[in-house]
Amino acid sequence: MVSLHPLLDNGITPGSDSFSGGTLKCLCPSSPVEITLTSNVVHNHACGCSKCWKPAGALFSIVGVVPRDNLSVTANGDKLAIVDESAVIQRYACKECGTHLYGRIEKEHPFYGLDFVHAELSEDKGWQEPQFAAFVSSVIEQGFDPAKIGEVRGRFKELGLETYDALSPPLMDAIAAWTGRKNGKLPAA
Ligand SMILES: N[C@@H](CCC(=O)N[C@@H](CSCO)C(=O)NCC(=O)O)C(=O)O
Ligand SMILES: [Zn+2]
Ligand SMILES: [Zn+2]
Repeated sequence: MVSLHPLLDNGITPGSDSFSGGTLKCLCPSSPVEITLTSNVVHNHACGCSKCWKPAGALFSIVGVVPRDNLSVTANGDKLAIVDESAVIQRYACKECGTHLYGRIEKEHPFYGLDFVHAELSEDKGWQEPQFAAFVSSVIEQGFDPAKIGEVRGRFKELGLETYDALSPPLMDAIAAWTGRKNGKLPAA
């Protein structure tokens, strides 16, 4: 059976509606970078794109968002550096172990105000479970055999997750509505 990500391979554990955040740490054995979130993640999803951090051996990342005001760096922030300054999402990674702690958008963008995080870096329990799989075809760009992409989509389906080659339709609609308002084709919100 095709392996997607450790948190998916053995079945999905549901999150808790009453969960309100916790701490995430990088994978350094000593002096890890720590961030603290004061809310659960939302829009948590598996992402096959080449830019999102994946644990060793995983085909997909699992990434969700929190309001940027709900995120603070609480230990060893001096070890963080931006992976790619030219990307829309400025991903802050640990310079020693390479783990991405958070991704932040600084330019005008429909998702401005949301930070991207990997809740699996937390030992706390209750984080929202993945809701869908995004950018599935992007794994092919990274060397995954295109003849086996049907197995990947089938495995997500077995797990109850829809697969998309961009974000989910509600998120794509939100992006399009933001763009329509910006270019004047839709009335201002
Ligand atoms: N085929 C490309 C896709 C990269 C991509 O567009 N990634 C999305 C999703 S990241 C989380 O869902 C994105 O919004 N990227 C913006 C950014 O990374 O700055 C690939 O695989 O690289
Ligand atoms: Zn580290
Ligand atoms: Zn991604």
